[in-house]
Amino acid sequence: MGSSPGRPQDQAAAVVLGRAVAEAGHGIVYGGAHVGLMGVLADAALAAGGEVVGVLPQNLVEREVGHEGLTRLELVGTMHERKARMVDLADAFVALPGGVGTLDEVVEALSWSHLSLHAKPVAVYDVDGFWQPFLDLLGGMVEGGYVAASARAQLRVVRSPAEVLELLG
Ligand SMILES: CC(C)=CCNc1ncnc2c1ncn2[C@@H]1O[C@H](COP(=O)(O)O)[C@@H](O)[C@H]1O
Repeated sequence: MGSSPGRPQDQAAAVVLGRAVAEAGHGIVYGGAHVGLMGVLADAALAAGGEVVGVLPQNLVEREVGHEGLTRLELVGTMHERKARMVDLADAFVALPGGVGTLDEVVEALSWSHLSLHAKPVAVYDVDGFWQPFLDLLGGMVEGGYVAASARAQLRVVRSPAEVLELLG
Protein backbone atom coordinates (compact mmCIF):
# COMPACT_ATOMS: atom_id res chain seq x y z
CA MET A 1 0.00 0.00 0.00
CA GLY A 2 1.08 3.47 -0.77
CA SER A 3 3.48 5.64 1.17
CA SER A 4 1.26 8.51 -0.04
CA PRO A 5 -2.24 9.01 1.36
CA GLY A 6 -3.93 8.52 -2.01
CA ARG A 7 -7.66 8.89 -2.57
CA PRO A 8 -10.21 9.39 0.23
CA GLN A 9 -11.95 6.12 -0.68
CA ASP A 10 -8.63 4.26 -0.33
CA GLN A 11 -8.07 5.74 3.13
CA ALA A 12 -11.58 4.71 4.13
CA ALA A 13 -10.97 1.19 2.81
CA ALA A 14 -7.62 0.97 4.67
CA VAL A 15 -9.28 1.95 7.96
CA VAL A 16 -12.04 -0.64 7.55
CA LEU A 17 -9.58 -3.36 6.51
CA GLY A 18 -7.05 -2.63 9.26
CA ARG A 19 -9.74 -2.74 11.90
CA ALA A 20 -11.36 -5.91 10.52
CA VAL A 21 -8.07 -7.82 10.33
CA ALA A 22 -7.22 -6.82 13.90
CA GLU A 23 -10.66 -7.71 15.21
CA ALA A 24 -10.39 -11.12 13.54
CA GLY A 25 -7.23 -11.71 15.58
CA HIS A 26 -4.74 -11.57 12.71
CA GLY A 27 -1.53 -9.59 12.74
CA ILE A 28 -0.34 -7.23 10.01
CA VAL A 29 3.13 -7.12 8.49
CA TYR A 30 3.91 -4.00 6.50
CA GLY A 31 6.65 -1.53 5.59
CA GLY A 32 6.84 0.10 9.03
CA ALA A 33 6.31 3.77 8.13
CA HIS A 34 3.78 6.14 9.68
CA VAL A 35 3.26 7.95 6.36
CA GLY A 36 0.58 7.53 3.70
CA LEU A 37 -1.97 4.79 3.23
CA MET A 38 0.37 2.35 4.98
CA GLY A 39 0.29 4.51 8.11
CA VAL A 40 -3.51 4.80 7.93
CA LEU A 41 -3.93 1.01 7.89
CA ALA A 42 -1.37 0.47 10.67
CA ASP A 43 -3.06 3.08 12.88
CA ALA A 44 -6.50 1.53 12.33
CA ALA A 45 -5.25 -1.96 13.23
CA LEU A 46 -3.41 -0.70 16.33
CA ALA A 47 -6.46 1.27 17.47
CA ALA A 48 -8.47 -1.97 17.29
CA GLY A 49 -5.91 -3.75 19.48
CA GLY A 50 -4.17 -5.57 16.63
CA GLU A 51 -0.59 -6.72 16.35
CA VAL A 52 1.30 -4.72 13.71
CA VAL A 53 4.87 -5.53 12.73
CA GLY A 54 6.85 -3.13 10.56
CA VAL A 55 9.96 -3.93 8.55
CA LEU A 56 11.94 -0.81 7.73
CA PRO A 57 15.34 -0.17 6.17
CA GLN A 58 17.74 1.78 8.38
CA ASN A 59 17.97 4.71 5.96
CA LEU A 60 14.21 5.34 6.26
CA VAL A 61 14.52 5.38 10.06
CA GLU A 62 17.10 8.11 9.66
CA ARG A 63 14.54 10.02 7.58
CA GLU A 64 12.11 9.69 10.47
CA VAL A 65 9.35 7.83 8.69
CA GLY A 66 9.33 4.93 11.19
CA HIS A 67 6.03 4.34 13.02
CA GLU A 68 6.72 4.63 16.74
CA GLY A 69 3.59 2.91 18.03
CA LEU A 70 4.00 -0.53 16.46
CA THR A 71 3.95 -3.86 18.25
CA ARG A 72 7.41 -4.44 16.75
CA LEU A 73 9.61 -2.56 14.30
CA GLU A 74 12.31 -4.64 12.63
CA LEU A 75 15.20 -2.77 11.07
CA VAL A 76 16.95 -4.17 8.01
CA GLY A 77 19.80 -2.97 5.83
CA THR A 78 18.22 -2.69 2.39
CA MET A 79 14.92 -2.64 0.51
CA HIS A 80 15.75 -6.13 -0.78
CA GLU A 81 16.15 -7.43 2.75
CA ARG A 82 12.94 -5.70 3.73
CA LYS A 83 10.87 -7.45 1.05
CA ALA A 84 12.45 -10.83 1.79
CA ARG A 85 11.71 -10.44 5.50
CA MET A 86 8.12 -9.41 4.82
CA VAL A 87 7.68 -12.50 2.64
CA ASP A 88 9.02 -14.67 5.48
CA LEU A 89 6.76 -13.13 8.12
CA ALA A 90 3.48 -12.91 6.18
CA ASP A 91 0.86 -15.62 5.66
CA ALA A 92 -0.69 -13.81 2.68
CA PHE A 93 0.03 -10.69 0.59
CA VAL A 94 -2.60 -8.05 -0.03
CA ALA A 95 -1.80 -4.96 -2.11
CA LEU A 96 -3.94 -1.92 -1.44
CA PRO A 97 -3.72 0.99 -3.88
CA GLY A 98 -0.32 2.63 -4.04
CA GLY A 99 2.48 3.75 -6.29
CA VAL A 100 5.53 2.15 -7.87
CA GLY A 101 6.77 0.70 -4.55
CA THR A 102 3.45 -1.07 -4.05
CA LEU A 103 3.48 -2.32 -7.64
CA ASP A 104 7.01 -3.64 -7.12
CA GLU A 105 5.94 -5.51 -3.98
CA VAL A 106 2.87 -7.17 -5.45
CA VAL A 107 4.66 -8.12 -8.67
CA GLU A 108 7.53 -9.64 -6.68
CA ALA A 109 5.14 -11.60 -4.46
CA LEU A 110 3.35 -12.89 -7.59
CA SER A 111 6.56 -13.65 -9.46
CA TRP A 112 7.98 -15.55 -6.48
CA SER A 113 4.71 -17.47 -6.26
CA HIS A 114 5.07 -18.43 -9.94
CA LEU A 115 8.59 -19.67 -9.16
CA SER A 116 7.29 -21.67 -6.17
CA LEU A 117 9.51 -19.67 -3.82
CA HIS A 118 6.47 -19.40 -1.57
CA ALA A 119 2.95 -20.82 -1.62
CA LYS A 120 1.12 -17.99 0.12
CA PRO A 121 -1.94 -16.22 -1.34
CA VAL A 122 -1.28 -13.00 -3.31
CA ALA A 123 -4.10 -10.51 -3.84
CA VAL A 124 -4.84 -6.99 -4.97
CA TYR A 125 -7.41 -5.12 -2.91
CA ASP A 126 -9.40 -3.36 -5.58
CA VAL A 127 -10.97 -0.09 -4.47
CA ASP A 128 -13.11 1.54 -7.18
CA GLY A 129 -11.33 -0.29 -10.00
CA PHE A 130 -7.87 0.94 -8.99
CA TRP A 131 -6.13 -2.29 -10.02
CA GLN A 132 -8.09 -2.84 -13.27
CA PRO A 133 -5.35 -1.49 -15.58
CA PHE A 134 -2.87 -3.88 -13.94
CA LEU A 135 -5.32 -6.78 -14.35
CA ASP A 136 -5.77 -5.79 -18.01
CA LEU A 137 -1.99 -5.85 -18.49
CA LEU A 138 -1.83 -9.33 -16.98
CA GLY A 139 -4.68 -10.39 -19.27
CA GLY A 140 -2.66 -9.21 -22.26
CA MET A 141 0.34 -11.18 -21.01
CA VAL A 142 -1.79 -14.32 -20.84
CA GLU A 143 -3.19 -13.70 -24.35
CA GLY A 144 0.34 -13.12 -25.61
CA GLY A 145 1.54 -16.38 -24.15
CA TYR A 146 3.92 -14.78 -21.64
CA VAL A 147 2.01 -15.78 -18.53
CA ALA A 148 0.29 -19.15 -18.11
CA ALA A 149 -3.38 -18.92 -17.25
CA SER A 150 -2.65 -21.07 -14.20
CA ALA A 151 -0.02 -18.56 -13.07
CA ARG A 152 -2.37 -15.62 -13.61
CA ALA A 153 -4.93 -17.44 -11.48
CA GLN A 154 -2.52 -17.21 -8.55
CA LEU A 155 -3.34 -13.51 -8.26
CA ARG A 156 -6.62 -13.01 -6.46
CA VAL A 157 -8.77 -9.90 -6.59
CA VAL A 158 -10.45 -9.00 -3.31
CA ARG A 159 -12.84 -6.15 -2.56
CA SER A 160 -13.80 -6.52 1.09
CA PRO A 161 -12.29 -7.36 4.46
CA ALA A 162 -14.28 -10.63 4.44
CA GLU A 163 -12.51 -11.69 1.24
CA VAL A 164 -9.12 -10.87 2.81
CA LEU A 165 -9.98 -12.98 5.86
CA GLU A 166 -10.97 -15.85 3.52
CA LEU A 167 -7.42 -15.78 2.10
CA LEU A 168 -6.13 -16.50 5.58
CA GLY A 169 -8.38 -19.54 5.91
C1 LIG B 1 11.64 10.20 3.30
C2 LIG B 1 10.97 9.16 2.54
C3 LIG B 1 11.76 8.48 1.51
C4 LIG B 1 9.63 8.98 2.78
C5 LIG B 1 8.81 7.92 2.93
N1 LIG B 1 8.71 6.92 1.92
C6 LIG B 1 8.54 5.66 2.25
N2 LIG B 1 8.56 5.25 3.51
C7 LIG B 1 8.40 3.95 3.78
N3 LIG B 1 8.22 2.98 2.88
C8 LIG B 1 8.18 3.37 1.60
C9 LIG B 1 8.35 4.70 1.23
N4 LIG B 1 8.27 4.80 -0.10
C10 LIG B 1 8.08 3.55 -0.54
N5 LIG B 1 8.01 2.67 0.46
C11 LIG B 1 7.83 1.22 0.30
O1 LIG B 1 7.17 1.00 -0.89
C12 LIG B 1 5.77 0.78 -0.66
C13 LIG B 1 4.96 1.95 -1.07
O2 LIG B 1 5.55 2.60 -2.12
P1 LIG B 1 4.67 3.52 -3.04
O3 LIG B 1 4.24 4.66 -2.20
O4 LIG B 1 3.54 2.65 -3.48
O5 LIG B 1 5.60 3.91 -4.14
C14 LIG B 1 5.59 0.59 0.80
O6 LIG B 1 4.92 -0.63 1.02
C15 LIG B 1 6.98 0.58 1.33
O7 LIG B 1 7.39 -0.74 1.49
